[in-house]
Amino acid sequence: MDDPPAFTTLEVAKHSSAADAWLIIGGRVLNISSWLHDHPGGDVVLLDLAGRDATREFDDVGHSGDARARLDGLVIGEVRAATDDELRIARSGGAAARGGKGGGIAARGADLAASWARENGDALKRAGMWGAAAAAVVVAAVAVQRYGTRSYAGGS
Ligand code: HEM
Repeated sequence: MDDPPAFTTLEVAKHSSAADAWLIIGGRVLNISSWLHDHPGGDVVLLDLAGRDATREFDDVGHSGDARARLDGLVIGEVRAATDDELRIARSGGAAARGGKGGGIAARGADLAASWARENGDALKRAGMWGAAAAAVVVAAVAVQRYGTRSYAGGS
């Protein structure tokens, strides 16, 4: 038999809207979009968790055997670990990582690094400007001392 489809948490994270909502429960990936409005616990809790692992929340509620049977019918595959390449793309802030809550964390890390570099660049530029201004003041002072006063004295 073929292996069931396997999705990374990065992939699952892209499915976090009502029209396209996935959940991970117990290592299995569920597509809940067609059913979430029928959930006896309401669609809000499910939408809050869409795109993420909801195993703990599902277990905490103490769902019945009925609920577990219903869950089985929504399974579309399993979770697999992301490869190094996939993590690299997510960390570099690729569009793939921006899709959802979970995957966005990696992208946010990259964004933070980029903005740190931007701010640091500005600070360095500012330091450079102040350095140039300070040097100009020193040159002006020396110039006044050497030539300014002499020409003044010479002129009178
Ligand atoms: C796809 C996964 C889920 C299925 C198939 C499912 C199914 C059900 C079913 C059949 C019930 C009725 C009571 C029972 O039979 O246990 C129920 C109740 C409930 N579910 Fe879920 N559920 C799922 C995920 C979740 C998640 C992730 C939460 C998050 C907190 C949640 C929160 C609740 C709550 C709070 C109730 C109680 C509603 C009440 O009795 O007032 N469910 N669920």
